[in-house]
Amino acid sequence: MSYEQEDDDQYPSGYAGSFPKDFGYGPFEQEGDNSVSPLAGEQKPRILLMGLRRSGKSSIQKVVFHKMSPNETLFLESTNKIIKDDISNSSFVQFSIWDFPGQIDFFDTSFDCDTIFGGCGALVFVIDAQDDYMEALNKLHLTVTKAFKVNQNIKFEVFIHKVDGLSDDYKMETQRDIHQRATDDLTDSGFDQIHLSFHLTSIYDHSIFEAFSKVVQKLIPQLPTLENLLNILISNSAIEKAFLFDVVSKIYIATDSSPVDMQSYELCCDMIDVVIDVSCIYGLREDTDAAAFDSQSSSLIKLNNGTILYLREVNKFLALVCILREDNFDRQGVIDYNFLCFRKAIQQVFELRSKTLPTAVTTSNQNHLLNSQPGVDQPQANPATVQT
Ligand SMILES: Nc1nc2c(ncn2[C@@H]2O[C@H](COP(=O)(O)OP(=O)(O)OP(=O)(O)O)[C@@H](O)[C@H]2O)c(=O)[nH]1
Repeated sequence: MSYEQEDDDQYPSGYAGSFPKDFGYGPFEQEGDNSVSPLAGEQKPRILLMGLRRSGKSSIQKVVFHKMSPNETLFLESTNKIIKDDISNSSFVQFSIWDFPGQIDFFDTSFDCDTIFGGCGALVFVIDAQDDYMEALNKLHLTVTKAFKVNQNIKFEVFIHKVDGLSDDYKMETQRDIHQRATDDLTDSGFDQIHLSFHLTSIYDHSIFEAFSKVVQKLIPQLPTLENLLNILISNSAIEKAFLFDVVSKIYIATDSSPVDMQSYELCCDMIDVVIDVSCIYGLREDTDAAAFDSQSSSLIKLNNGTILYLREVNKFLALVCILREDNFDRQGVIDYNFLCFRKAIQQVFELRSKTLPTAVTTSNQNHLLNSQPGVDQPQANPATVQT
């Protein structure tokens, strides 16, 4: 078994050794552990992509993180070694994805379970829903039990994949059946403490981005702080829904606590595409190599159903995309002010992280958000001191 990094960084096969501290944040960070490991320099949580051959692992990785169009994945060759891909789109979304060949054999002596599962944040197991999934379920069981024995902190995510070919009823039935069988198998063999999360996915729509967003969010220790900030922002600005997007990958690293509906998410993704495309075509000077997304990036789109999409740049990598009713946009000044407070708070989260302080973030800025709810008195004199 060999290891290949997309940027040609090769790891020797079958390296051994325990390295619980091979990334800077995430569920397995262990303070005070100075053990030297083969990956000692690596500071990123690791996401493993596993599943049977041709289940769609490489396609997922290419479509979500390398902008490959879904149709092009038809020509992907079968993976025959572990491909390691560092994703560094945003200061939050930094992790490495290991794409495993479908024919992986856990009993092969060169497969070092301790090394592979020991430093893993999430294990994504891909099941082809258009195929007979019994063999995949056996492999899923073998994989998660092996991984769990090595590392009990791994988040197990099952992608019931290629559901574009299935009717809505059949999709739900397949999910129910796979869920039932997989959890029954685990309970029967005494592993009922293993928790599996299930996602219906396809590379032909936004479901794969949504599912990956949820996988990545579980690896962000600051998530509760980000959600809290978003909740405060939307409730004080009469916003219906807000997503904090990693612009390059279009995965959202946080949203407020109201439920996510797929249509809203798709609308926001489409808005990012429009903004970046227009910016690339009309917004860049030819003599510079400036990025299409920068501190000047913002956009307002009015839909014909009285809804507004509002995008603002948060930092080099992140954008806030909000959905709100047109009537509530009357007080744009207040929304913009609240956004600036929100952005400042996000910067503090980043600063704290870079100083590697504990993640219990000071949320002093939360108290500076103004309230644009109709009927609520707005402070005039000194907005920065107003409690909402
Ligand atoms: N209909 C449909 N086809 C998909 C989807 N995702 C991947 N495929 C197709 O599935 C086939 C196999 O995809 P790969 O990404 O190569 O599968 P893999 O799991 O990496 O395969 P190995 O490298 O052999 O382990 C390709 O022809 C893809 O176009 C999907 O969401 N829907």
